[in-house]
Amino acid sequence: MPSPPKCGERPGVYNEPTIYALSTATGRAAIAVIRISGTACTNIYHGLCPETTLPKPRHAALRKLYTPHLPPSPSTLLDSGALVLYFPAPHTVTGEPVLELHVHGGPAIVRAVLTAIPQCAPDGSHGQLKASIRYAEAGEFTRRAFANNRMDLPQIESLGETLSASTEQQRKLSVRGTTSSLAARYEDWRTLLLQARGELEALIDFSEDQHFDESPATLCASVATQVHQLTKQMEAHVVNAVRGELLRSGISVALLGAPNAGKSSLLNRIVGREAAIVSQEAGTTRDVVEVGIDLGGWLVKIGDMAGLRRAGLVGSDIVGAVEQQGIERAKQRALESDVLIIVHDATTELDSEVTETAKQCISLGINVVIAINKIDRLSNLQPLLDWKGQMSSTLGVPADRVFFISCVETSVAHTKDPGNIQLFMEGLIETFKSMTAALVPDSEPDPSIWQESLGATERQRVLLSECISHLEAFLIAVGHNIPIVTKLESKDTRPPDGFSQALGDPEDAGEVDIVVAAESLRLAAETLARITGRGESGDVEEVLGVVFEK
Ligand SMILES: Nc1nc2c(ncn2[C@@H]2O[C@H](COP(=O)(O)OP(=O)(O)OP(=O)(O)O)[C@@H](O)[C@H]2O)c(=O)[nH]1
Repeated sequence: MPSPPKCGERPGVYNEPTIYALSTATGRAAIAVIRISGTACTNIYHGLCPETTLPKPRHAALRKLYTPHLPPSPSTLLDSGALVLYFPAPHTVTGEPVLELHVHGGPAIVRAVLTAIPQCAPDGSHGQLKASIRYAEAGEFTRRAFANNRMDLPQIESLGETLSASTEQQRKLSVRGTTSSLAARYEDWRTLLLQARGELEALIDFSEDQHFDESPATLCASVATQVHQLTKQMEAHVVNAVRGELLRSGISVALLGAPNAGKSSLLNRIVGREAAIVSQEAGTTRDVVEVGIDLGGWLVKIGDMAGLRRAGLVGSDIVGAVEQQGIERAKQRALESDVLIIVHDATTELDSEVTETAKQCISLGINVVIAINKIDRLSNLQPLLDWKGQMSSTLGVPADRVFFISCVETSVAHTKDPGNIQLFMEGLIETFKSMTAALVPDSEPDPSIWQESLGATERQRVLLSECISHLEAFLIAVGHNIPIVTKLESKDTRPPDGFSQALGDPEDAGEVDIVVAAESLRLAAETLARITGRGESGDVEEVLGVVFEK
């Protein structure tokens, strides 16, 4: 993207065409907002509102809009009452002069005003071309805001998310990212790395003929301490980006249990409709049935799956090839989920197939919630208490994640929460909450600022991980053999091993390779620059392309 001169600094030189677009949705409405950005804003104003003065900056003024006077045609009225706002550069959304027309929202009026705008182009007497006013391309206002330093890349990514947010949690997440604080933090980190690199470079260039207050070993140790601290903060960002991604793309929940345990019944109770077939026949659900739902503000994708049982003879039933395939898919879906709901029939023993799969899921860091179902069939509720202990000893699931429910509404309909389904849902939502809460590094005095790191996108997460690798290379180069950070899989929201571990004693430092160390810092700083879009890589066009495509 060509970088135009800063608006306001060299008035009249900036020759980008003035752009305009309908900023509200098309179709009939009470009001339609047309936004115009560029140096021809004032020409457009005087063309549409002849013989009136430009409104006071940032103040709305009521105006009649006319077709521009193009002799011999007479000027005609376009809209009898429009609100007009003028924003002078550079403190505007695009960094350029901006004009906003709030016109009556009838499609014919909007069309007429949009047609009149390019006719207001200056006639060339001021050295400008006639064709300098045109309809904006998709996302062009935002592109200009970026080019004029009014928005950074993380803000633009959040803007895309703000516009597509469909649940309350997605909205909160995207709003956090629209402030510039995320980019400001990346920029602070980059500055710190550049300073550290500068110190090392000085050591490389001048250490032989100059006297330094600090010995090379002491200097490296102090930089290593800072870098180590920074690495911990970046790791927290990476974890939080993964957590934020759960809010953005939805939490994947899998219903796991033996055949007939009541998985489809529970799914139907959660979503409040007959999304899955419920039958007395074991093995009714053969394939994965996926249902998307907004649960308490969280976007959730719930998968109802085939019940697990061993191949071969089970009672008088034979597990056929189709059911076996369904079982394999169910296991796979469980392993790919973010939350596993184990549904168990309270009147039966725990199935070994189910416990084995559950253990595999737990070892991957997948959160587990247990629903002991069909409690309406128990005459004595005493055995229920044993389930909490059994789930804790068999699977290590805490007691507050074990719920006793009934999916048969009629059997307990007289109570306020028939079948404890509400209680179960609240427990589920608590699980979502803890999975998506921001992780705060131990050293952080103000935990609230870490909320914003949830807004870090997948692109930012990947680049941060790359940056951490360079910092690890730096620490190795200066001889600080800290444990290498466990790389987080994108689904794993647990803090990495050694998250709060402090750096070892600088005295323990081994061999120092300052050249490699300085180069690692340079690469780390460059990676951070790519996040904010101020680097020299092609990320900017790529990100803008992805955002504007939407
Ligand atoms: N009494 C009682 N019956 C239930 C309850 N939940 C489910 N059922 C019954 O148990 C049977 C099986 O329920 P489903 O929901 O189809 O069970 P499933 O786990 O999806 O079964 P598969 O698809 O075979 O894996 C049906 O007859 C349900 O009506 C409950 O809480 N109490």
